[in-house]
Amino acid sequence: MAAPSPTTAAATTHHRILLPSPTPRGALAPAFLRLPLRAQPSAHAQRARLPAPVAAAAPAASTASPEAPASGAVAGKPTVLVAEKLGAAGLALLREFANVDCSYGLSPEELRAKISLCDALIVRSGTKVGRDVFEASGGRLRVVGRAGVGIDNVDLAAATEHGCLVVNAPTANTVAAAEHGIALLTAMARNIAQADASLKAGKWQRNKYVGVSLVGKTLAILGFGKVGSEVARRAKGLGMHVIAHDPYASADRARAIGVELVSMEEAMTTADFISLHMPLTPATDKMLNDETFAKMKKGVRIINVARGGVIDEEALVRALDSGIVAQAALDVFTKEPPAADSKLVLHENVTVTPHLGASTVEAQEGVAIEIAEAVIGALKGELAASAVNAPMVPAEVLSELAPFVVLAEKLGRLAVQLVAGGGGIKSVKVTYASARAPDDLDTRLLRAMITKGLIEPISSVFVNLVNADFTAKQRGVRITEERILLNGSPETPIDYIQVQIANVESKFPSAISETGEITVEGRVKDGVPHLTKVGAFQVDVSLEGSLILCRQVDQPGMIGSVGSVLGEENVNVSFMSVGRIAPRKHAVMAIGVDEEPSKSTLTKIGEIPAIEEFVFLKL
Ligand SMILES: NC(=O)c1ccc[n+]([C@@H]2O[C@H](COP(=O)([O-])OP(=O)(O)OC[C@H]3O[C@@H](n4cnc5c(N)ncnc54)[C@H](O)[C@@H]3O)[C@@H](O)[C@H]2O)c1
Ligand SMILES: O=C(O)[C@H](O)COP(=O)(O)O
Repeated sequence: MAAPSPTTAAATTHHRILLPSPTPRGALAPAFLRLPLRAQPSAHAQRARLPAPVAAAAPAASTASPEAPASGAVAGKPTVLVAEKLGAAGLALLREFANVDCSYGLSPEELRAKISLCDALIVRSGTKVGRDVFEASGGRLRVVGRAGVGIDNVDLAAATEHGCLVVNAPTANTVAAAEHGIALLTAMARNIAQADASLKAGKWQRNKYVGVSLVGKTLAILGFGKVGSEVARRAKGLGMHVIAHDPYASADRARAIGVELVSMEEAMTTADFISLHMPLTPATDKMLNDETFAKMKKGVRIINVARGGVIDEEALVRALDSGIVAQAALDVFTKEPPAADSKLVLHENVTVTPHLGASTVEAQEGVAIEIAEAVIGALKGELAASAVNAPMVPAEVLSELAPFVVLAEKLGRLAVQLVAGGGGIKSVKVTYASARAPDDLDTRLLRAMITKGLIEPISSVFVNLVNADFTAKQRGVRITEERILLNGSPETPIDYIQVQIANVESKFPSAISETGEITVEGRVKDGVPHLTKVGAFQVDVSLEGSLILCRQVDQPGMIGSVGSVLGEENVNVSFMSVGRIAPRKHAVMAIGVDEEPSKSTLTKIGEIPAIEEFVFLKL
């Protein structure tokens, strides 16, 4: 364990410069792909310059495969294997450019056998594209296209290791998913599925299937993103009172469609219906559980078209059996397909569909076109806006900026995980302190990395250099940049980076600085990114593994107390630092851990008497 080493601010004299706002997406993408980053490069600029990333991010167009598998294959064209049903318009686009092999329902063995003959593979959620597939491709597979949003079925790490670009189709099925949510909501309220099955079984049970009305009822939407906001619009048309809980969504955008953003507590306790639209992340995993069901109004009804894992399914069965939850309507399951004897699926108060949210003719045509264009672009060597695992820039040009790029993303990840409440993120300020001249440090890559860190942990969107500014704008987040010019040697590109989120509450109130923003600041030390400030507290902890932040009364024995709780559970402390306002007053302890502590360990830390608040953050 390292000794505490509070950091002092390195700035000597300096002045501040506001950097111009990011270029809108339409202008940025093509220009960026063609141009170097600076108009007037200097020696330092040369080192930090990013060439057009396309060629390195995605491979150039393929040469013909002599053994292309599709019958009638044309020499000189790449081969695309379409492994799940794809809309005709997308197939037509693909056929103009490539040999297309539509082989649906392949077994894993058949897929492995074919893949070494293919330059690209297109799937939906039904095909597992694991490490075995990339290994079996023998290096030929260069693009995987996911015809939809979620890439849970694609091993991204293996894809990246094998130099294979993964692209998705993030927008074309949004409306279909929202419509399916509304279909489940109305079908559940009026017992459509159960009544249909009863009548087909020869029964006429009018009293048994009396439903509930929707008008005037409160619908709480959890996750006010693309799908959630479309559900909200539609539910308002049904006369429902719509509220939403999303700690990161913009309250103004919600208000614009007549939706109030509320706390999780308020959503849980006031809703008659709860509809789930958040991504599955470590923070949303089993977000509905025994504890949250216990807070709900008796007789609440739940709709899930997001991901099965956001509900603890066993807890939901208990809540249905006890009557807390009157009904549930589910399109998605922790394991798909669910077991044939699943208590949840067979429950008489549960309506189920087999992950049909995106399955409309129109959505599948849209998705097919979106993914065909992305795959063709990637095969041509262009960087698609929907690239999921594209490197921001090739490794060789990152030599100098590399640790700052990592620092930027990690500061974004930390800052967003500190946000709480229902107000949403509107304004993020990034400050770069550097001794380099303003034209000698291009911050676009750093800004994109901060955006990636801010957005990826909380959404189903993947951020790359092409879509970063657009994605922030689309979510109503304004990112402003400021430079502090330091006196000193311009050898180091950046002295520190500070990320501030304004007008939000924090899960860890000590992260709010004197001026009212969530503030995290970091530096690169010996090539390793470090967190050096949280709120008003100076700390020094290397940004590796995960992090626990505790605020405590500054007194002897605190490091030992927390260290022993972690030690009891075999959680290895990699780094520890304490920053304090003044001796024996308040202090913030930043603890780097290699393993994720269990909930009970975190509870024990919170129960240490002098600990006033704490938070666990994934880096
Ligand atoms: N059933 C289907 O066929 C189908 C189709 C499309 C999308 N989906 C799923 O729907 C979900 C939403 O998709 P989207 O495109 O709207 O994504 P999105 O990224 O646009 O929106 C997700 C929203 O969830 C919010 N969020 C994150 N963490 C949260 C938390 N802890 N509490 C509350 N809100 C939180 C984010 O801020 C964001 O606004 C995803 O899980 C996606 O995989 C399912
Ligand atoms: O992630 C998605 O896009 C949806 O869950 C739909 O998946 P699907 O394409 O397999 O229907």
